[in-house]
Amino acid sequence: MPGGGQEPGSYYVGVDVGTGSVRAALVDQRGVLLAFADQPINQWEPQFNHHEQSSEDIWAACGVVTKKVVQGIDVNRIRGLGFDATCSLVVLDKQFRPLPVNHEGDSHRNIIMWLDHRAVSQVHRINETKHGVLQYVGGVMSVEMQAPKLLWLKENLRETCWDKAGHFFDLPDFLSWKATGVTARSLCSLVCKWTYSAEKGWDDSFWKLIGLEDFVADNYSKIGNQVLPPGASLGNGLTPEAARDLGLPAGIAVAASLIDAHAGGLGVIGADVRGHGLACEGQPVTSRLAVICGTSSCHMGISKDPIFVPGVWGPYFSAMVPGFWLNEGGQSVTGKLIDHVVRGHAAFPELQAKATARCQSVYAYLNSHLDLIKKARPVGFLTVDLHVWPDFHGNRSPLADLTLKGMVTGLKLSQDLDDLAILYLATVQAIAFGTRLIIEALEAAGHSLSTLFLCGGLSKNPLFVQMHADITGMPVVLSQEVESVLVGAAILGACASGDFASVQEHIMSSFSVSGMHA
Ligand SMILES: Nc1ncnc2c1ncn2[C@@H]1O[C@H](COP(=O)(O)OP(=O)(O)O)[C@@H](O)[C@H]1O
Ligand SMILES: O=C(CO)[C@H](O)[C@H](O)COP(=O)(O)O
Repeated sequence: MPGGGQEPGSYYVGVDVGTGSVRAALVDQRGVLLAFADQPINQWEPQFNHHEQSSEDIWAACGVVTKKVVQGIDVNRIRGLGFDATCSLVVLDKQFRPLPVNHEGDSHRNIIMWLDHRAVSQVHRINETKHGVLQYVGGVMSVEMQAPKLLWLKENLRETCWDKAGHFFDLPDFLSWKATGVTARSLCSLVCKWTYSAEKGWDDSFWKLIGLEDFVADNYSKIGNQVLPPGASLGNGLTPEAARDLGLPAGIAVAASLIDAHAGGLGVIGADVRGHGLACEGQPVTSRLAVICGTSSCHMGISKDPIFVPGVWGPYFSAMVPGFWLNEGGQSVTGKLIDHVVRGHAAFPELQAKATARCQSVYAYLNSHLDLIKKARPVGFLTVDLHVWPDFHGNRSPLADLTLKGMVTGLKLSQDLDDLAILYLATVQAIAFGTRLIIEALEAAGHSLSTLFLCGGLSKNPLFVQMHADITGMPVVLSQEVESVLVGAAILGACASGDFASVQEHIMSSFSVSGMHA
């Protein structure tokens, strides 16, 4: 985080709530990550396609990781705190207590996760309205967005949840409320997942048309009628109670949040690439596509003017980089798909035992196993007879069809470790082809892209990165700081502290690159 008039020796804390774990980082004013901690979080799947979490669990995990990263440092040098999180729906009652989002009435499980597909009938009806707001989500609303989930709650849990609800938060906004007591929402979450327009605000006619006129009647108090740009300072900063929970000083600045993919995008899209001979050096930042690859992959492209891309979310104004429009392509399951395919294979126990014996992750083991069996040919040729269609959880972009399913063609009777390694390779390749399809859709609509900037857990997998370079034909840049999503969250804290003028100031300076695959 170079530049700015910050105090010498200032620290910022970033908290990233992913699907599977909560991570925190302590970052200095140069954007260098000084300490990192992570903590897994619980998920429940009470029935197929219902995915739930607990806001109390998540907040407790935030406390575990923030306390770890500030151990042994002078906490008075911490100037700001920023959160990012998955775009899951948190439900609280009028006294801010958790409400159940399930038929069992378990109020501990008060989050409908982003990848939950329970609201299929609701999203079909919403899409049938052809309302104008749908133009800003690629023409088709995703079942993973908040409006269909809210409608599901109204239609299915009227007494136990809907009638008692006082607050519906996107998870990033829940975290900033919990830290400060301020219920203002981030422009990022409301624009990207709730149909809010940065220019026109809420559209009453949409909510009335889909049967959620309740929100209009109370002036959107339950879903947010105060909206702030990401990085804006909230209220009086960290409350004494939250400070105790997190082990941080009361009163430090807390920022309006970002969705996790957007924090990752912010963390990488401004990387300093000088001296690497990349096509994007000297080209506008709009030639870069940030791809945040974790449980899902999110493809973030920005533009000066709005670009409407069929099947790709957006265009969203100022939702990631202030002053720029954002198009967000995505694949709902990528890391989750690879884990699913590998763990479900008959040879997985053998793989696990062999990887453990070598003190390697199963993916490092599989990558070296592929090198072993490929012989003289490039690794990609191992899959000439085996192909995967990766839409096991529907297609988010650019086909925007939640009914699509996965496929594998070319299966044989053998199920040994070679077969597992080749199936894993075919899955990674299929995901990379999915990215290529998204890039083609973005370019057909007017984006001009030259370089991919990858971050997230999957960017630690060299095979995943190389296949993206080979299959898209674009150079792939990795940031020197592998935890770029957390750096994005810390940037928010730095902005909220007032040490830096704007989020834009950071991203247009920031970080150097470490790896390139071409
Ligand atoms: N070193 C690694 N090698 C290969 N895959 C990895 C590695 N680290 C994480 N992953 C994969 O990345 C995915 C999780 O990424 P992460 O960014 O932690 O997800 P989330 O933010 O959704 O919780 C998982 O599928 C995991 O298997
Ligand atoms: O919809 C998204 C961003 O708009 C993400 O897919 C969702 O937030 C989950 O992220 P992750 O895969 O990093 O856990």
